[in-house]
Amino acid sequence: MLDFYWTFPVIVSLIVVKLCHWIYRWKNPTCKGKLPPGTMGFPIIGETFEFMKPYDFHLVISPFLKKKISRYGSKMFSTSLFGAKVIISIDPEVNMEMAKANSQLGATESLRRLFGENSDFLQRKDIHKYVRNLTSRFVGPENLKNRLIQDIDCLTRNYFEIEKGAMSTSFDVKEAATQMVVDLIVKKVIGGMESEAVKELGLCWTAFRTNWFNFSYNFPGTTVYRFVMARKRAAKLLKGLIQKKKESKQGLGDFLDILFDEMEKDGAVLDIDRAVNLIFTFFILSQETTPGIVAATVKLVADNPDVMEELKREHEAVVQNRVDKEAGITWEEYKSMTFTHMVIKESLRFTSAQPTVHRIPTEDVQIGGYTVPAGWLFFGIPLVHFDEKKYDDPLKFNPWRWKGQDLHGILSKDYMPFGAGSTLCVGSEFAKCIIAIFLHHLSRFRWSLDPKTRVLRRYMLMFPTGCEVEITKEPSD
Ligand code: HEM
Repeated sequence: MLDFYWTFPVIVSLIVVKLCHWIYRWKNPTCKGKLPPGTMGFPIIGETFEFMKPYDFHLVISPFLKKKISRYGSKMFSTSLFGAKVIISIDPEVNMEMAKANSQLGATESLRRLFGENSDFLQRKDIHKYVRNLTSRFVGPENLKNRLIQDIDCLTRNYFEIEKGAMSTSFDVKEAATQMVVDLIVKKVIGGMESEAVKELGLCWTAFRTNWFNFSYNFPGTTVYRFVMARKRAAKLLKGLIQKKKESKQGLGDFLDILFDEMEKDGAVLDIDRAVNLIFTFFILSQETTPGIVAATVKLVADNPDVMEELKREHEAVVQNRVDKEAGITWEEYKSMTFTHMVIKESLRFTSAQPTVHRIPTEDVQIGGYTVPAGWLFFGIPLVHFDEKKYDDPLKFNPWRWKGQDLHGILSKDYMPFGAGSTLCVGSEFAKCIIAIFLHHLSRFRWSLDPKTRVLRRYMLMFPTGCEVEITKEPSD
């Protein structure tokens, strides 16, 4: 009995000491060099809630960043987000150097679960490079020009069909763009599928529609648990479909053709599980980025009638110059849409206020006068997009600022919407093509955006009241 009275308080004291030590270590992380200034917030939660708090589209700099910049007067600071130790940088030189010097895409634990627990894409350099090449063959300019552009055009047109006898129609831009991207990828990646399978896969994807960035705890009730379950369901379904198609050799999509060719090569690194992982990654990366940018671009255009007018002029001229007025958009037409490309370039500048460079260095990196320790997550935010030394009146959405400049370049020290280095977005041209074609069809109508539409910035762009567009036939149509 006496023993218990002695051992119990000793055990409790030891636990308390251990806990205090752990909290102290959490709040005061050390490294061999010099960490950027910062605070780690509460244990585990860190400063996630503050970082993820939505804020108005036109504020541009999040209140979290603003507070940090003014407190530390530094372009780099340390924090803790999603249970990980993080260094945030708004220094364009540091961001570019980190992107170039470190090849591995850094992802939070929750995202890694989303991509698959042992995703080779994130973990193995050789597979990453190989997958990049395959993906570029599918969404790169060559395939876009020869095949995808017609599919994007056909799918987009469907949304602009006005029923016979009606004068107008309306739809939610982000929802429509999401559905378009899903349809396009399902069609092009997996080929024709039975409608039941499409429906079920669609249900799995909807589980990913929000909150990518999250804590990594995987138990029932958490978002990550929902992700992982939906991912497993979708992977099983995809695997079954691919196997069936491989046996029947019928109705393969462009991308599956490429994948099967690769699988049949001697010493192929690609097997069916990796192929499924790859298709999945593809879906995820294209789905949350592009529709949000399409919708935000429409909002920016709606708020700027001079831009709307100029777009209308450009796209009416494109149609006027077509021999067959009902024909689809050609690659040459797409390339000739100078003002549209200025709008897209400006929209990508204006919408990118979140990290676009994500890295986890495997060794300590000395950069910008500080150390980014190995294993820490590095987030590079292109705040330079709003630097008045680089951009005149940077808070103004002004496509004309790009007049006479390289409209197709997607990367410079001062412009990084698609990241940089060896993980530069492979889907950039594909995404731009989707936005351009959407603007083309929209600009041919009289249209208005629901005035209630609000855009919030978080990690992804949010549209809490939707973004319903109403399009009306011109009286002469
Ligand atoms: C406007 C839309 C898009 C934006 C703003 C965007 C942005 C980005 C950014 C910033 C990165 C780099 C991340 C980093 O280095 O830390 C990236 C990578 C990537 N993106 Fe996109 N993206 C878009 C559309 C797409 C689409 C449509 C696809 C697929 C078809 C895609 C596929 C990828 C892939 C596969 C990577 C990883 C590349 C690698 O690790 O090598 N993206 N994207």
